[in-house]
Amino acid sequence: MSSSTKGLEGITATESSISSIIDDKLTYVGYDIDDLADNSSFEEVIYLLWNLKLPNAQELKDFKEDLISNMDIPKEVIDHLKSYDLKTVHPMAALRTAVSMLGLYDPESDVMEEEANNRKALRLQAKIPTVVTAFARIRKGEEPVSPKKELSFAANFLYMLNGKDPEDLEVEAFNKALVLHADHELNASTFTARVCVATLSDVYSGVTAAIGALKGPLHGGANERVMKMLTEIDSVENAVPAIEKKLENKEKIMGMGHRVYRSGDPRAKHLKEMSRELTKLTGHSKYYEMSIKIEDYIKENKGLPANVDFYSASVYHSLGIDHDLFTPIFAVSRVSGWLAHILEQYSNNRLIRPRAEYAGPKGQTYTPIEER
Ligand SMILES: CC(=O)SCCNC(=O)CCNC(=O)[C@H](O)C(C)(C)COP(=O)(O)OP(=O)(O)OC[C@H]1O[C@@H](n2cnc3c(N)ncnc32)[C@H](O)[C@@H]1OP(=O)(O)O
Ligand SMILES: O=C([O-])CC(=O)C(=O)O
Repeated sequence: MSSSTKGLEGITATESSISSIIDDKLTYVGYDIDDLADNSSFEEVIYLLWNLKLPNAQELKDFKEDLISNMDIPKEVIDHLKSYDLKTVHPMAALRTAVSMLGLYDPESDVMEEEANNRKALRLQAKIPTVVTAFARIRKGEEPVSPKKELSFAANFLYMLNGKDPEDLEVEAFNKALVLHADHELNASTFTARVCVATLSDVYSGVTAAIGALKGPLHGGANERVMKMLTEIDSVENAVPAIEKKLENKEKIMGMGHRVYRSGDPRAKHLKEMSRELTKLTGHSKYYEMSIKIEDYIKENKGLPANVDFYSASVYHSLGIDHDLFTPIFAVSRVSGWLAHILEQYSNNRLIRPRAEYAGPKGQTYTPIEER
């Protein structure tokens, strides 16, 4: 019998002071996610994750200014985004490539001193929203828009995406979504980032690797697929029959289930409430109603809770965001957590190298190619 643990379930692979999930409660640096979701700005949360303390007013002001002043991206990266086949390239693939490319234009890319790594973290956090929104505009035939100094991080994202000042309600919802997605202990993309930089590779490599891991449908890629599912189901009456059919076909229901949470994902209730309000306001209530039916059915029949990706789909849809930008938006937020973990990994590093239990053939005799 195998002594390995499939998917490393239940294995504690590192110590971390950044976020915790204990008894289905999520905290960032000991602050309950509910408090942060209701009260904090995303900038405060980034500061918290990187400094392990909340900023005072002056620290927050300076940090916001630092972020905004680093948002511009090199013209070469914009030109590269323009060179893609805009009909077929997924924005997550464009983001993965652009982040790797940003490293080519950062003279400190391979400088491994702590201060240089902190500066690179700030640049990456600031530039990722610019990459995502620039790509979204370029593929619609529009020019990228530069950030506005007076806007918050959340407002600037929506401004750079749509080219007009967002409504307060939109900013509030988007800020909350960013706060809720910022960090999540040793999820797959964060683990990927830590494994990568534990070889003492650079920050850009760590974030590029993490984007690749987030892209998959079992992780961050689920939010786009939730919306695809809701769009295909199309009506509240069809929700349960469609889900029954999917389960019969052994399909996984996107946005449902979690490796760690058993009773429920504490982030989902915030997104659920936002989905209720925003879908009502924008005339998309059917997506909320369908989501409720699906959540209840899966909970009752499979005992699985909704995860963070489930209601974020109808929230972003209500904000008028293209469905294939949902996962890049996850990255816009989660890069804060990746960077916190990368910096933590550097500060107390050891190569991450587990073992595999060999399950292949043994004692084979090599035969020359002409005899095979
Ligand atoms: C931000 C995030 O990454 S949150 C997660 C986003 N991903 C998704 O929403 C994709 C859908 N969900 C899933 O695939 C899984 O629940 C995961 C990947 C999140 C967790 O996976 P694991 O802990 O490895 O659980 P695993 O996939 O082994 O599932 C255990 C059992 O529950 C079932 N199950 C788990 N999730 C689902 C689901 N969403 N729909 C239907 N059945 C499911 C599995 O089929 C399996 O059943 P079995 O024991 O009869 O074979
Ligand atoms: O922790 C996980 O496995 C997935 C998740 O919810 C996240 O990354 O936010």
